[in-house]
Formats: sequence, structure tokens, C-alpha cells
Amino acid sequence: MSRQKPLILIGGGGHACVLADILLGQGREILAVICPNEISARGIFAGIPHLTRDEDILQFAADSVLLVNGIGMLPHSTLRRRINLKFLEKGYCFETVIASDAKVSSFAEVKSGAQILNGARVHTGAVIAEHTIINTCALIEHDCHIGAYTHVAPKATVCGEVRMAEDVYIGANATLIQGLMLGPKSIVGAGAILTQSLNEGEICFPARSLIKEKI
Ligand SMILES: CC(=O)SCCNC(=O)CCNC(=O)[C@H](O)C(C)(C)COP(=O)(O)OP(=O)(O)OC[C@H]1O[C@@H](n2cnc3c(N)ncnc32)[C@H](O)[C@@H]1OP(=O)(O)O
Repeated sequence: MSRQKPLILIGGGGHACVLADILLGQGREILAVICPNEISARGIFAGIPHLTRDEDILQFAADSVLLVNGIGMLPHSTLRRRINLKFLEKGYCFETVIASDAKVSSFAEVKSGAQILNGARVHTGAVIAEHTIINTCALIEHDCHIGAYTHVAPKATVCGEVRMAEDVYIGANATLIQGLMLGPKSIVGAGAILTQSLNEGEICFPARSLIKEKI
């Protein structure tokens, strides 16, 4: 069996910690964490060299390592995609991460650089495109197509045959009924129930808590 390449983890925040936890648990070697900020308070990174500039990645030959993008994705944020494109252009590849307790059908397709986190489920016929995050306990039902650089946040439920373009954001615990189409950069807020398709850039706002000042 060929030895898996060591990893460089980009980012030192919460998403990077979750990925490090998954990868170290799978016996993977992380050669460095790249983060401009202090990371010593995060115990998961103990013993892993810390480098502070993106350019520090260039000291590792592109064919000797795989990169893992540990930058989280919030609505409207483009940093994650920009970092990927910068290093893909320089010939680096991004590891595909699948947590050991995620369940991905052998008839689903997970493309390069995608990240399927703990407890997530991806059912038969689904396609998860490049560099997309399927976050903790999210459910991707049968025959969905989740576009590249999309984020399906924790516990979201995407019913069967939903098709998403690139850069879509599905908030935590949102539910999308079957067969919908979501255009590029569309957003479904946390907890929303989406029953209609969204065009490019459209946002579905969920009902929200109303918090009043004390009288
Ligand atoms: C592991 C992890 O933690 S992963 C992270 C998971 N996080 C999430 O899933 C969070 C996803 N984000 C959300 O759900 C957000 O609430 C969003 C994307 C829907 C909206 O966020 P923002 O873009 O910041 O919107 P914001 O709260 O500023 O509201 C924008 C406008 O819409 C309005 N708006 C907000 N909610 C509603 C609503 N339910 N109905 C009508 N209008 C609304 C606001 O009043 C505001 O109007 P204004 O510009 O006139 O003031």
C-alpha cells in the first residue's frame, strides 16, 4: 500500500481544529499549521510546527504534500476559495477529508478537496463537488448535486434530488425540500425551511428570535 502524503493545514481556527482532530485520529501526519495568529491555546495543535505566512507553504514541494483548507466558510466569505485557487495554480492539491464516523454511500461521489465532517451522511447517487464542506451531522439525501465551494452547515437536511450551483451557503439546521435548484452564491439562513428554488445570490431568511430589552 502506498504511503499517504503528509499534510499542511491552512488555518488555525475552529474549522481547522475539527479537521486536525479527524485527520490525527486517522493517523495522518500534519507537517505544519499555517496561521497568522497565535494558536498555542488550542491543544489539538500541540507538537505541530506553526508557520505564520501563506508563502511558508512554498518551502514544501507541491508533489510532496497535500494541503487541507481549514478556513471556515460563512455567508458571503470568499477567502476559502481564494486560498484554494492560489495554491491550485501553483500545482498543489487539496486532500479530500472524510471523517471516520461519516457515512458516505459507495454509490455517491465525493470530489477532490471536499470535506465530510463527523456524523454527516451522503446517500446514494449524491455528488459532492470540489472543495465543498458537508459539516457535522448534515444529511445529503439521494441524488443531490452539491456544487463546488459550497458549505452545508451542521445538521442541515437536504432532501432528495436538490441541485446546488457553486458557492452556495446552507445554514445550520436548515431544511431543503426535495427537487429544488439553488443558484450560485445563494444562501439559506440557519433554521430556514426552503420550499422554493433560489436564483443567483438570493437569500432565504428564517424566522428569528425576537429579543427585547428588560423593562
Ligand atoms: C461549525 C459552524 O459553526 S458552521 C457556521 C453555521 N452558521 C450558520 O449557519 C449561520 C448562517 N447565517 C444566517 O443564518 C444569517 O442569519 C443570514 C445569512 C441568514 C443573514 O445574515 P446577515 O447577512 O448577517 O444578515 P443580517 O442579520 O445583517 O440581516 C440583513 C437584513 O435582513 C433582515 N433580516 C434578517 N432576518 C430577517 C428575517 N427573518 N426576515 C426578514 N428580514 C430579515 C435584517 O433586518 C437586515 O435588514 P437591514 O439590512 O434592513 O438591516
